[in-house]
Amino acid sequence: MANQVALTQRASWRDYLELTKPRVVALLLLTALVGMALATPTWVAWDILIPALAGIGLMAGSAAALNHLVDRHIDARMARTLRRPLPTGSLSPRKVLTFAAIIGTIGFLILDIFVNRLTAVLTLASLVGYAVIYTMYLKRATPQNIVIGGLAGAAPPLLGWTAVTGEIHAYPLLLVMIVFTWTPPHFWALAVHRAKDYARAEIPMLPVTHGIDFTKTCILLYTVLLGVVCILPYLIGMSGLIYLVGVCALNLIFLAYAWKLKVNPGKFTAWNMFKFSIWHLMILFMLLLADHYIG
Ligand code: HEM
Ligand SMILES: CC(C)=CCC/C(C)=C/CC/C(C)=C/COP(=O)(O)OP(=O)(O)O
Repeated sequence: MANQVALTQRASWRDYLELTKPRVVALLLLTALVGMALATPTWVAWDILIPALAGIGLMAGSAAALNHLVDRHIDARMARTLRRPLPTGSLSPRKVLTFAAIIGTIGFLILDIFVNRLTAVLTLASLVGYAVIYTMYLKRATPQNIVIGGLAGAAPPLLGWTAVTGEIHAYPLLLVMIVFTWTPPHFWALAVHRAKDYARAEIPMLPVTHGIDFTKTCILLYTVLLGVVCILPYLIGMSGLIYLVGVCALNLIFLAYAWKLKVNPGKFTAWNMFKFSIWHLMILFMLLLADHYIG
């Protein structure tokens, strides 16, 4: 009996963790950390670093839980998402709303009390951008949903910077532009692979509304644009050669995927490009960090 209770509790904690999209939030936090590091020539003071990461992480997790709540009916219709805690019934909508409200409020208070109000307000705007503007409206309304909604996911480098300086600056806005331009190839590669899922759920993603071939052209064009945007930190003197050489290599690989996807795709090219997109962004931000401290 005791064992059974313990098992139930463990399973339910895993459900709550899943609501927060932990791997997505981990990468968001890396971009926020780099935003913080680039704002100072030395290492970020721990009394800012810890509350900033905790606050941004909790509010991003809250936004992700709200996305699960709002999307529970469409998630139940897609093979990729039907095993999530709400579609399976392991968590009720009320529990998810309470959880999202609690961690979101704690996150906001941590940022407001221990970091600064600008960061708290900008993080709240990102939460609303993702959970309300993207999830409740754009996702169901237009194939440009992820392009516009991408701004919320792109914000963390700016949030990291404002956490340290209390001000908005052109450097972190450039990092926001990089994540913003990266988002369409990241998501559309997955959407090409999962086009049938989105069609079944009647979500107007680009491959559903404009076809797979047109989406592949858009992926290719955004990948070229990303290559250009990624050079800007070097051109304005924000980053050095370590970053430049590394990011050019990353973008050449990304471009090779986009080209293959358009011209000569295999069954898993879109899926492989989606998986590489995550490595691409992670390594890009690690390069920025390496360049800042050893470049
Ligand atoms: C509007 C913007 C975005 C959309 C629509 C989007 C969409 C998605 C989707 C649908 C998945 C799930 C793939 C699956 O179930 O296997 C995913 C995975 C992922 N995304 Fe995004 N994404 C966006 C922005 C971002 C941003 C800004 C980041 C990080 C900086 C990010 C990082 C990740 C990571 C790490 C994964 C893998 C998660 C895992 O393995 O569980 N995404 N994305
Ligand atoms: C406060 C702050 C920084 C907010 C961050 C916003 C955030 C968590 C962005 C994640 C982007 C993402 C995973 C979108 C996919 O949603 P989807 O509904 O298209 O994908 P799904 O079908 O997998 O749920």
